[in-house]
Amino acid sequence: MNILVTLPMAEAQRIELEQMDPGASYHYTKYKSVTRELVQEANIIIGNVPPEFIEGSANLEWLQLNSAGTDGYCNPGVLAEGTILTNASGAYGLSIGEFMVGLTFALKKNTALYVRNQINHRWHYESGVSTIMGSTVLVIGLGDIGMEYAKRMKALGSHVIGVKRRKSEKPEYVDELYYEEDVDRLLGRADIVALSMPAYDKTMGFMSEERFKKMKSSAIILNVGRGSLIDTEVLYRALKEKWIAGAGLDVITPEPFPKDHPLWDLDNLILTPHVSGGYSIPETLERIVGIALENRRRFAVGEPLKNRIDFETGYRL
Ligand SMILES: NC(=O)C1=CN([C@@H]2O[C@H](COP(=O)(O)OP(=O)(O)OC[C@H]3O[C@@H](n4cnc5c(N)ncnc54)[C@H](O)[C@@H]3O)[C@@H](O)[C@H]2O)C=CC1
Ligand SMILES: O=C(O)C(=O)CO
Repeated sequence: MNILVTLPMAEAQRIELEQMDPGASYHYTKYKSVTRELVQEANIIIGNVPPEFIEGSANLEWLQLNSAGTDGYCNPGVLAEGTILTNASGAYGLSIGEFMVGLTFALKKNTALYVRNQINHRWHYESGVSTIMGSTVLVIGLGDIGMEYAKRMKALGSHVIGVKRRKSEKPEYVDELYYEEDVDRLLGRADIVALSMPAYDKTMGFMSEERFKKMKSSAIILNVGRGSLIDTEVLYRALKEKWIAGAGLDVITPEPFPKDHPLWDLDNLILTPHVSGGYSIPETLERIVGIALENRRRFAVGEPLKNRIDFETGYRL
């Protein structure tokens, strides 16, 4: 059994991993140093590897991603039929939920704008400040990340509307729960729209021009899911022409974002370089490794794995 590990693990965690199958061969490397040969030899991979290196593998039984996002791995021909794909959803909600609250305040209280003014030594009162308490928050993608944001916004006194793909009971921290087919009639009610759902064929360009135009002109949008959820050129017009009041994006298409794009210069945009949940955050990394080790234990004893993804559709099983 060849096990390739690209997820950074402390010594004690490596020992725990290896004790589950002392007879296996373990290869630890960084994502950037992975080779096609290493991927093709592996029976189990723990951590992300370039999806194109997986194509044609005859050995891979299980891929445990360190990311929650599965884009690239669900493309046709990447994983062979019967391969198990699991992700690290559940690890990121804490760090990203907090980050989103930060973006919300920076936009709703104009603090990001004041920082820009400070850099330019500009003493100027900005209009458009509103309270978080009493605002309506629409969380599209009420999974691990969306739920952590929703809980915090509820605690701050917002009216929280959650949107999911699959029917379930309404959790106590949301005031209203709906499903993907309801989005169009909900957008106009929200002061804050938060996108925290996965990227797959169906969610590509989710925020179209038509949908932006359904939002209030005083509303803001946050995106921590993937850049492909929003059409970047439409977003530029939405912000420039003030169809909406502002945007806070931790993800954008393309990444890295071209230096000369006019979006950078908009006052009503906060753009961060996909940092809200990275595994340089110790609490997040600890959770990712915890999920991987628990799944390795389950795999070893033949129990169903957590976070299985149907790579034909990109949906969580
Ligand atoms: N910015 C960053 O650093 C990170 C970004 N992400 C992104 O966030 C996404 C979500 O991560 P988790 O919360 O861990 O996943 P999750 O699987 O726990 O939650 C996803 C939620 O989206 C909902 N959903 C799926 N399709 C939908 C649709 N068409 N309309 C409305 N809701 C829909 C699902 O029902 C589920 O509630 C990931 O797929 C990834 O793309 C994840 C981690 C870090
Ligand atoms: O887990 C993910 O999907 C990420 O984007 C990590 O930054």
